Amino acid sequence: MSDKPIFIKHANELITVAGGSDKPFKREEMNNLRIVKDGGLWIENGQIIAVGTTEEIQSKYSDRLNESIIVNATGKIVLPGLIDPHTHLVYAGSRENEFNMRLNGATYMEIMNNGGGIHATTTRTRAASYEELLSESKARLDSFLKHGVTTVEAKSGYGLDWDTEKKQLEVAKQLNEEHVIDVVRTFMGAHAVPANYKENPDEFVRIVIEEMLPQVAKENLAEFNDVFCERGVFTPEQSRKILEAGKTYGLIPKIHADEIEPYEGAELAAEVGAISAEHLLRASDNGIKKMAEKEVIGVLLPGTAFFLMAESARGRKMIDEGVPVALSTDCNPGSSPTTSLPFIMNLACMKMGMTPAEAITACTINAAHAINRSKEIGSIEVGKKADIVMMNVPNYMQLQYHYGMNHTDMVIKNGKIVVESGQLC
Ligand SMILES: N=CN[C@@H](CCC(=O)O)C(=O)O
Ligand SMILES: [Zn+2]
Repeated sequence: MSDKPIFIKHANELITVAGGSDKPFKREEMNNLRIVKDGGLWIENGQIIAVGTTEEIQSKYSDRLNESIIVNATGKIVLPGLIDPHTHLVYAGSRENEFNMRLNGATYMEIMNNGGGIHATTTRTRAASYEELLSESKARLDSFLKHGVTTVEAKSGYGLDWDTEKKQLEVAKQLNEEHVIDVVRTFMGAHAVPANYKENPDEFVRIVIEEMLPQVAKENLAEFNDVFCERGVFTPEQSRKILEAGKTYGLIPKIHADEIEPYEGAELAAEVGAISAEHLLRASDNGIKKMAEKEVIGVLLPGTAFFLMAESARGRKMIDEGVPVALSTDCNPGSSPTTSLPFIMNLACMKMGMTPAEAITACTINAAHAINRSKEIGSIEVGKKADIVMMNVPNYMQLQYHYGMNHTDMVIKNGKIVVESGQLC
């Protein structure tokens, strides 16, 4: 039996972000949220069926109002379900000890080079059972959902050996099947050089290329292939090889670029035709220009800069230069242990000079483009999946103005109410 239709009425602002399904929004387009005042929405069979003013929808479906669930959005805003296009969702343990070390002056790379950082989480993730990983990651997804997030990208990369990389991707697959949030998978075997290959990193690169990537493709474990291109991790040359090899198996390139130092990662993203380049704190002017030319999406992670007490990426400049920008939590245990995408939007405004409207575009339609889902999600348009969030603020600017708060009131996923009054149903 199909679910009851849902009629959302009287949304103070129905923020559709419509019109960007073919290409991500850039420059001024990112400021245009295509808002319907006193908005109405008809949802049925998991899909958005009609969008307009309350009056329009009410008269169109007047003979069916009795059979529908009516949601009164008076005084609230309604927007597309938020999309997080960059997370390290599946991992074991936490690293508050490193947080303490950094507050005492140690740097992220020093900790990593001394066997902590990604290596510490790798040890914990290798040791965790499949069930433990599943349950820790599920709790994080529940928290994402309570913050209005309906789709999440999830990377492997805390295995650095085949069995654990596979375990992480299989956990992500099972979560996609069982949890209401959609989980999109990225292989990131090249997240760090494991300790036993420290003297011979090229051999590890060979293993990623010749042994892991073919297996990822054969077992259909991921859609994207990511690499941490950073001085002391993988060089641009090694990263290029890994991303090009992934392409031959149909894996779409993504890249962790220019996070700690300028390293021509943004330039490499443009060269290999990556769908997105992430972090970009230290991306060069030339790299930004090349990304704009090739329409590589800049996935910016201001929570990471905040937590590492580093200068944020130049989000304002990137948008002004024509880079389509998306935002993400980077949820991971070392550099950004949060699931609050709304807080990331606050930071984008306060630390990168983005406007509240640009921040919403960056967490909806542009984020959908960054994970190749723009035809299905990311905007409120007829025919798209009914992934919808209602926030308890009267206008979209208050989402960023009342910073650090969770305004999520209701979440509808695939046409079903899954969060009500801020609580999971
Ligand atoms: N910078 C590389 N990878 C992750 C952090 C991983 C970790 O510290 O555990 C990131 O995107 O921030
Ligand atoms: Zn990351």
